Amino acid sequence: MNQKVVLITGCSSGIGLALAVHIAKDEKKRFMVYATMRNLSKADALIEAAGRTLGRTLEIKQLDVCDEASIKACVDSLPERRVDILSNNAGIGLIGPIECQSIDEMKTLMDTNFFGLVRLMKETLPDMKRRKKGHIVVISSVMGIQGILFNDVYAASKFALEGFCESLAIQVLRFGLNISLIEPGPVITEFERKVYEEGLKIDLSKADKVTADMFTNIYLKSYKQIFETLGQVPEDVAEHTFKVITMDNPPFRHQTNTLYTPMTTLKYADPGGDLPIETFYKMVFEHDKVFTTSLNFLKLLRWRSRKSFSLDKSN
Ligand SMILES: NC(=O)C1=CN([C@@H]2O[C@H](COP(=O)(O)OP(=O)(O)OC[C@H]3O[C@@H](n4cnc5c(N)ncnc54)[C@H](OP(=O)(O)O)[C@@H]3O)[C@@H](O)[C@H]2O)C=CC1
Ligand SMILES: CC1=C(/C=C/C(C)=C/C=C/C(C)=C/C=O)C(C)(C)CCC1
Repeated sequence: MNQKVVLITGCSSGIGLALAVHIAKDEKKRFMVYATMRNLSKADALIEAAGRTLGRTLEIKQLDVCDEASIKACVDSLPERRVDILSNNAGIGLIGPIECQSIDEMKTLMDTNFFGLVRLMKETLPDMKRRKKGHIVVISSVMGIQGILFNDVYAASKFALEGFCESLAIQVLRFGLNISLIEPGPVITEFERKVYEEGLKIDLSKADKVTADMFTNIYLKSYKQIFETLGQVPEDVAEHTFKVITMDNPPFRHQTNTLYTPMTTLKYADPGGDLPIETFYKMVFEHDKVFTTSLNFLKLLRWRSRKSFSLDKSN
């Protein structure tokens, strides 16, 4: 059988785990998935979710995107070093005022979110070019399109990914290769929990009072609510990504959350760039009550649609 080889990074939890399992469970068994993680002692959740696919269409391997030797060892261990679909998913978040973040923290984030992809591409792209076959599927973010308050460095890392891929996409077209950027909005995963908990622990003494207050009383206060109202589950993102992977002509960009697209559309609607900045400013500082009420309304709608869905299923 001519299975496509898929290599995914960051499969110990969240989107990476859901994507690996979704692809491995393909009914037609069109894919052989190498689900990788930096720390194999965290494999239990993936092993459980993979079920009978483990050892059949899914295999677990060690790979740390910050470690060139680990990437090389993983790729060298694959039959003929072949990777047909490379899915760069591993990533970390960081929120807060930049005055309270160290350069080392920022470098670790860039090293993981951006240079992680660069290292993977340097290891796999030459072979893909030689074979004239390959699809690079990058888990970017809506923050690869537009910045969000207190996500300065994280958004920068996703913009870096997007600029890198947009440039390379032109070159690789010459070899018949594809690159796709998957752009989810908020997704309920470990990422959300870790980022929020780290956010609560930040020493805000280095920030002025207005900034500290903005972070605590506006950003952190609405954070949970935004995930509850706009958040997707990782399986949703996996389903979207699977569709992109199985397309004959996959798009360069794909947003996974229709509730979020009105926000990203603001970017494309104004070449001057002020529209999203002013709208977000107004949403947060001038129409905060309307913003909170809209989020509460959305939450209610989602709760009702989930309730009627479960009632439908029980009938
Ligand atoms: N959750 C969200 O709201 C959104 C997330 N994204 C992006 O989705 C991707 C996956 O995040 P998500 O599933 O939400 O979060 P999770 O925290 O659940 O998963 C992140 C994964 O990345 C792994 N990872 C971190 N550093 C490295 C490294 N150096 N080498 C290899 N693996 C590493 C983690 O491993 P370990 O368990 O060892 O830490 C984990 O498996 C990220 O790129 C993120 O930026 C995009 C849009 C929204
Ligand atoms: C504060 C704020 C917002 C927050 C958005 C958030 C918090 C998005 C998170 C996205 C994530 C976590 C992506 C990961 O890659 C909105 C809704 C745009 C409205 C304007 C003000």
